[in-house]
Amino acid sequence: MPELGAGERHLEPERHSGQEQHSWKELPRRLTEMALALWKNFLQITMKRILQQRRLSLYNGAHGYEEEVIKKKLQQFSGGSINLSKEDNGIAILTLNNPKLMNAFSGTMMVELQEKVTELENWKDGKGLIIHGAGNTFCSGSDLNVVKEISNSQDGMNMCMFMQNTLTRLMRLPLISVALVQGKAFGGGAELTTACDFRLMTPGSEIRFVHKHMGLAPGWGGGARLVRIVGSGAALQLLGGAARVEPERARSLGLSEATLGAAEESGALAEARAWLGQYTEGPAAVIRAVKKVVAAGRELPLEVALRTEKDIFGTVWGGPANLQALVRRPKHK
Ligand SMILES: CC[C@H](C(=O)O)C(=O)SCCNC(=O)CCNC(=O)[C@H](O)C(C)(C)COP(=O)(O)OP(=O)(O)OC[C@H]1O[C@@H](n2cnc3c(N)ncnc32)[C@H](O)[C@@H]1OP(=O)(O)O
Repeated sequence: MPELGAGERHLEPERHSGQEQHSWKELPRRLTEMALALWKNFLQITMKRILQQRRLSLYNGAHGYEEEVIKKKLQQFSGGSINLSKEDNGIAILTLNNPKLMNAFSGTMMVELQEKVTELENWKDGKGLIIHGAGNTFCSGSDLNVVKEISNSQDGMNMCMFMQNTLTRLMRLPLISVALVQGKAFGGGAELTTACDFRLMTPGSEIRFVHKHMGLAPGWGGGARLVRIVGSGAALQLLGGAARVEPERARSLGLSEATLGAAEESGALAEARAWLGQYTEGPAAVIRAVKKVVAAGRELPLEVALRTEKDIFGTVWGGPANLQALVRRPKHK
């Protein structure tokens, strides 16, 4: 006789001891319990998968998105690079490096950005991220030479979905992120700053959504994110007027957190590191949990965000940092 599985054994008939007759009576209740447990398990796995997919990307084939097609196309337009350096303090520095074109995004830089975001998703010790541009300027958006070459609708839609996927994943990283704006953040560069949790600006720098002057509206998700950062009225003014936003106005709109003292690269980076350090000080598991809770609250409907918060809480409750704190019993004066 072949071996029976655990579930099948419950269904074995023809046993006659008193105890077994008792088991038969229990059968409907136990079957209901099993069915309920299976259903709960199925729901949990499905929810987890859906959330995981949502966390990673916005668009897939069902949206007419052709990732491999656009990647192949973008690879044809080279220039510049995206550099990533992960420091021991848990802060990573991502550098947009195409200074000849004011750090405009070539096609290969768009693809490299996606690769660096994947690398950051897999960096389990990370706590913070600073994005800045080489040569004392942030980024002047897409390389207009590339834009011209992909100005047909199919390429445009694919590029838009490619960049939205990448920037959404960047925004959802469990790292507290800062865009360090020196010089100019224009067009897609301005949009990129909105995918970070915070923006810090140096004296003389400006953020400008120049899309209108290019006959465009934002497409990298910067419009939707800008509304959430500054509100719809201010967003409409900045986009509708292609307005120049210098540090003081950015501060008053809530677009920038602080204006740094240094304007040149190494001084500004040092200041940005110190500013971010006040939020990344502490164990990675805790800082990452804090960011995940905020990211869920920012994006998800309240009930889903609350349940997500419960799950994240479960990852730190009774964890090493929590137990050590209970031993130390610090006074929070
Ligand atoms: C959704 C996003 C959107 C899209 O992809 O659909 C975009 O991002 S479209 C691009 C939006 N950005 C622009 O239109 C920026 C245009 N450039 C400028 O306004 C100026 O160059 C500026 C203000 C960024 C810098 O001015 P500055 O006087 O300081 O320097 P130069 O103009 O001499 O610039 C140096 C050099 O860089 C070239 N450059 C600058 N930005 C781009 C760009 N986005 N694409 C290609 N090339 C760019 C500029 O032409 C100069 O090169 P040169 O060979 O000397 O002409």
